[in-house]
Amino acid sequence: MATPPQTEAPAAMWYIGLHDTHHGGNSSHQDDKLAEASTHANDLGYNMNTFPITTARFRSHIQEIVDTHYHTEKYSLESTEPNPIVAALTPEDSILVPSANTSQLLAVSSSWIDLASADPLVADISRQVFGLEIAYASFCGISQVLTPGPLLPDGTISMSGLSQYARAIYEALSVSAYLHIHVVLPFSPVKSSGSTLFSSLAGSSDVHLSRSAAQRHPESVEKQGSFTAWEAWEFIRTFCKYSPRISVALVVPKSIPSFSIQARWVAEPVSTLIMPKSSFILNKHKQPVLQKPQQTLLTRFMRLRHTPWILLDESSNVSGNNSPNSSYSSASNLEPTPAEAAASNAGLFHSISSDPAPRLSYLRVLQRRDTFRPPMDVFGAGYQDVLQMPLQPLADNLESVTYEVFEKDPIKYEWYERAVAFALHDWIDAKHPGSCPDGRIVIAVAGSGRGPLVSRAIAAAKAVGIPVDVWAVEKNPNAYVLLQRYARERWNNQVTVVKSDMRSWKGPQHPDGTSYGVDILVSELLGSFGDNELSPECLDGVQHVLSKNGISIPSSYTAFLTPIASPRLHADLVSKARGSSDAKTIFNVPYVVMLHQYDFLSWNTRAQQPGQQNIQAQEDTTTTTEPALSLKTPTILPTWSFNHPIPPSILSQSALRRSGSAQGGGGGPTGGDGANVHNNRFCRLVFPCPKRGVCHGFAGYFETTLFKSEKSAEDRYGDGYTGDSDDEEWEEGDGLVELSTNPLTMDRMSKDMISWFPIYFPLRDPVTFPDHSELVISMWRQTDDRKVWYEWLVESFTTVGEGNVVRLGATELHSSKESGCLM
Ligand SMILES: C[S@@+](CC[C@H](N)C(=O)[O-])C[C@H]1O[C@@H](n2cnc3c(N)ncnc32)[C@H](O)[C@@H]1O
Repeated sequence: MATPPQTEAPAAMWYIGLHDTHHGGNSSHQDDKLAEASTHANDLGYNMNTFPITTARFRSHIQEIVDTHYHTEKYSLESTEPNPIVAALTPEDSILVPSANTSQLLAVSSSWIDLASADPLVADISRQVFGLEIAYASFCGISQVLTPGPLLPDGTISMSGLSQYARAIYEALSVSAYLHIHVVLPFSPVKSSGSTLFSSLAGSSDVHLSRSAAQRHPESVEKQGSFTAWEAWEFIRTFCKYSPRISVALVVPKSIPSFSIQARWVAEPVSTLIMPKSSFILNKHKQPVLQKPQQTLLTRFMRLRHTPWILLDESSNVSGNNSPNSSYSSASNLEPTPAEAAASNAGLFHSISSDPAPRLSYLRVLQRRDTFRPPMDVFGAGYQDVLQMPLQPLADNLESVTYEVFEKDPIKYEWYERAVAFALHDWIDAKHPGSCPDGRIVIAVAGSGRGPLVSRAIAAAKAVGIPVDVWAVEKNPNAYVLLQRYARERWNNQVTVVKSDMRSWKGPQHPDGTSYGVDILVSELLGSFGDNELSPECLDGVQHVLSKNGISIPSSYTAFLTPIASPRLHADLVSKARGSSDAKTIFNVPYVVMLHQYDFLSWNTRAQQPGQQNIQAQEDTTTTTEPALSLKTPTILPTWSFNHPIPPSILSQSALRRSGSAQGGGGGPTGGDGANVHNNRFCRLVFPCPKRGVCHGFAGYFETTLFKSEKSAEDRYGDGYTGDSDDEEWEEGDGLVELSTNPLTMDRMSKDMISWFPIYFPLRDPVTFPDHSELVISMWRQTDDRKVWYEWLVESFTTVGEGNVVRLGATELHSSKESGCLM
C-alpha cells in the first residue's frame, strides 16, 4: 500500500512567455533596453520574455571572420593553419548587463552557429561563440538559456555532429551550477527550405554559418523518421548523464505528429513548448485558434506536474493571421468549438484588430477552461513521480495518520463489505454451520489497523441479517489501543480485540481457553505489487485458524508487469545515487510511485471500431499508419499469483523443512531452512515493442479477487444484498468482487480506487532498443525464511533479415535483498 498524499491539486498556472526578436527596446542604455522589453511583455500580459545573448552586429562580425578565412588561399581541410580566434565580447556584442531584470529573462544563445557542423571551421567557431555566450550570460546572472538543437538549416537533425553538440552542452553545464539549458527541438524533424525554428529563433536562416560551409562539407543525407529528434535528445541527455539542468524546448508543429511520438515526448522533461504563429489557424471569426489535436496535445502537457512554459514566438513571419488566405481557407471548415463560440460571444476574445496579443488571449481562454482533473490526479497532487520506499506494515508499526489516509479510499472498503456479504450468503446457502459454540458464523479481521474492515464486516452481517461473532487481530500495539476503545464505543462490545501477530494467534477461544475456528478470515495486507507486504507469508501463518470450510478474503492476488520509459524517475535515481555513499542500493529497490511522466514501451493494436480512423503519421517514415490513442493497448502481463487458503500439504512440507530434520532437505536455495520456498516465484515475460525506445524500468500492478461466489448469477437473482448500499448493480452481479490497479482492468474492477500507487522496478543501465524489438523480463520472488525480496533483469532481442533473432544485450541482475521485506 502506498502512502497517499493529502493535498488538493493546485489550480493550473500557465506561464506564457514572449519571444519577439523585433522588440529590443528603444533606449540607448543597455539595462533600460532589457527593462523596456520586459515591461512591454508584461504590459501585454506575458509572464516573461526572451532575449538574445549577442547582437546582430556580433553575428555579422563572426560571419565576416568565417568568410574571410574560407576565402584565403591557406584554407583547406589539410591545412595546418590554425582556425581564427573569436575575441572576447565587446559591449556592442551583447545587450545584456547584470541587472535585477535578468531573473525574468530567458536568454537565447545564437542559432546561426552550428555546434554539430561537419565543417571543422564552423564547428570550432561555433564552439567559441557558444562558450563566450554561455559564460557571459552566466556572469550576468542568467540561469535559463534557450539553445537551438543540433539542427541543420533545412530543419533536419545533424546526426553525424551529435556527439560534438552534446559535448558542447555538457561543457556549458559546467560553467555555472545554476545554469539550466533548454535544448530547442522539433517533435519530429521536418525538412523545409527555411526552417521556422531557425528563422524564428535566429532572425534569418540565410546567415547561418553552415550555409557558408554547405558547399564544402555537405552533411551526409541521413534517413530521418518521426523518432529522430527524440533519439537526438536521448543521446544528448545520456551524454550529459541525465543532468536535471537540461530539458527540452519543443516546437509545436503545424501538423500534429503520430501518437507514439507524442506519448514519448510527454514522458520527457519538456520545460518549454514553443508555439510559432504557424501552429495557429484562424477560425471563422478570424481569431487565431489551435486545431483540436493541438489543443489536446497542449492540454496533455499543461496537466503535467512539471508544467512546461509556453513560449509564443511572435517573430516568425509564417503566421496564421499574417497569411489569411491560406490559413483561413484551411480553417474555414473547422467550426469553433462550443466553448470557443461561447468565449467569443462573451467577449473573451478581443477582436483581432484591437488585441495586441490575440494568441496570448486565446491561450488564456484555454487555460481558464482546463479545470478537469481525474480523482487520482487530485488525490495524488504533489506525489506524481515521487519515489517512495514501500511500507513494511509487518516489520514496522504504522502511524495513525497513515491509516487515516488509507481510510479515505471511496471504493476499497465498500468492495470488502460486498465480499463479506457474498461470503455470508454462500455460507448460509451451503448450510455450513457457524464455528462459534453458539452457532454464529465467525469473522476475523487479521491486521485490523484502526478497524475500518471490522466496521464493514459488521455492516455486511447486519445487511444480510445474521448475527456473527467478530474478532479483530492486530500486532501494532498503538492501533490495538484504539481498537479496544472502538470495541466499546462503536461496536457495542460485539467485537473481541486481540493483540497478536496473526501467525502466532491460536484462534478464537472459549472462556475455558479452548479454541474454535474462523469461518471468514478478512485481511488487507496487499502492497502495490500484491505480495510485496508479505500477505502470502502472513496468511500462511494464520491459515491454521480457519474452520473446515473457511473462506479467505482475499482469495487470490496476481502481480503484473510492463516495461516503461521513465526518464524523470531515472534522472531522479541517478542524482540520488550521485549524492549517496551507497549508490548501488539505489537501483536495487522497488519504489512505490504515482507514475506520471512515463511511456508504455510495449503495446498492441486493438481491432478498429467502425467509424474510427487511423491517424496518418505524415512525417513518420518508419511506418505508414499509426493507430489512434484509443486503439493502442499497453501489454501488461501477469507475473504470478497467490491463492488462499493454500493446500494443507504445502504447509505440512513447510513444517517439515522448518524442523531441520533430514526429511526436511538441504535448506532453501538462498538461505534458511527453506520453510518459505513455496512462496518463491519466477516469471519470464516477453514484451513486443513496436517502436524504438529506452527502457528505464518496469511498472508493477496487481489484481485481487476478494471473493468469488460459488453461486451463479441466476441463483442469486432476487436474493440480493439489501444493505445500506444504494448501488443496485452488484446486488444482482455474479458474486465476484475484485480490486485492480492494473490500468487495463482497474476501471472495470474498482474504478476510482485510490489506495495503491504502482510499483516501479528500476534499471541502473537503461536498455536502448530499435523498432520491432522484444524486451524479456525475468523476475524472481526470493526468500531465506527471514526476508522476502525481488530480483530482476531484462534482455533485449530484435529480428534481422529472414527471422534471425539477435540478442541485443542484457542488464545486470538487480536484487532488493538488502532492503528486503522482513518476515
Ligand atoms: C495495510 S494495513 C491495513 C489496515 C486496515 N485493515 C485497513 O484496511 O485500513 C495492514 C495492517 O496489518 C497489520 N499487520 C501486518 N502484519 C500483521 C501480522 N503478521 N499480524 C497482525 N497484524 C499484522 C499491520 O500492523 C497493519 O495494521
